[in-house]
Amino acid sequence: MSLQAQNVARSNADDPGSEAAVAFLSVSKAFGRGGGLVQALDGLSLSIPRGVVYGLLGPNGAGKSTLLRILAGLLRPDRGEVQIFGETASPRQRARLGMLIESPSFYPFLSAREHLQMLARARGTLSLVEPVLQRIGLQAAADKAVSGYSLGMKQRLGIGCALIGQPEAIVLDEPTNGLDPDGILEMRALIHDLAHRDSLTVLLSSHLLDEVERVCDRVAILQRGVLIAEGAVADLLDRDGRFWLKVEAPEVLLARLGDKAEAGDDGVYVRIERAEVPDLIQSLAQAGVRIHEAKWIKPDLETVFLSETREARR
Ligand SMILES: Nc1ncnc2c1ncn2[C@@H]1O[C@H](COP(=O)(O)OP(=O)(O)OP(=O)(O)O)[C@@H](O)[C@H]1O
Repeated sequence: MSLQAQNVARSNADDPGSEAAVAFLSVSKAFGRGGGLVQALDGLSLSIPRGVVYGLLGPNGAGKSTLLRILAGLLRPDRGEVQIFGETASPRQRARLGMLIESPSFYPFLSAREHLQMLARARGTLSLVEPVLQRIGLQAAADKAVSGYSLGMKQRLGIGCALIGQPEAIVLDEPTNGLDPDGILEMRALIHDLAHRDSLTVLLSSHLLDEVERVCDRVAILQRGVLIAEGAVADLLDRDGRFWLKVEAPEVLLARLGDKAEAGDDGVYVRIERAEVPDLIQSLAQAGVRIHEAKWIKPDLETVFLSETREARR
């Protein structure tokens, strides 16, 4: 049976409903003692719905890896609870997730096929070895020793090892970290296939904003252990848009709009909701402001990220 057929059969067998794949409920974790205490996670609550590619974003030290390590059972939270498919995280529930949290280690002289066969024998899933090799794009190198693999090939083999366990969701910590441009493209294609061909939920952390914008449906932005923004990528991008105008007398516009407006080299940028644009244009026209050009500027995720993290630091 193909990977997709197996996943569809399983997701039909248990009622997915609106149950989250993973939920963090008021999770806190501090490191160190006394004066050196670092609050890595501070009462963080987050729900990752089934069937999406979900990105965890945040500057260095925001708490992303700590969160994933808690999910994997490598760390214990000080407070709070983690649920996997609606139940408190336990070894049995964690077995439903395929996790690539730390760099995978392999036997250097064994091939990808041998690694997968070894795992599949233990789990009784030998029929999955060939479809998994195909999914991770390692058929051509399947019989070569892993010692000759690039970092990207090893990362993909790590995902392959997780797939042998027939997970319902895949959790990846910085999956494109250290990869060359080809490796990044291959990883991006693999994540797309895991979500859209194999119907798996994918939870990944990254600091590469354009990467997350390309591959994720939803994102959470963390800073200093708290959630500062969450939502569908498309909604976040819409929310943080700006309106740009080229007018004859920018100073009139700037005085009229106060700190909502900011002068740029080539015009005036106005921070308003998209729905407010027609009223703004009408009021400017009524006030005799002559508009030469105007357009809505959709931000990229980097702009959203910078504005949200700056806002949260205030
Ligand atoms: N084992 C540890 N001992 C002490 N402090 C730790 C430990 N692990 C994490 N921290 C601290 O907790 C905070 C959150 O770290 P974490 O690695 O979760 O952040 P991150 O968002 O994954 O950042 P990065 O992208 O740099 O990995 C940081 O201040 C970090 O120094």
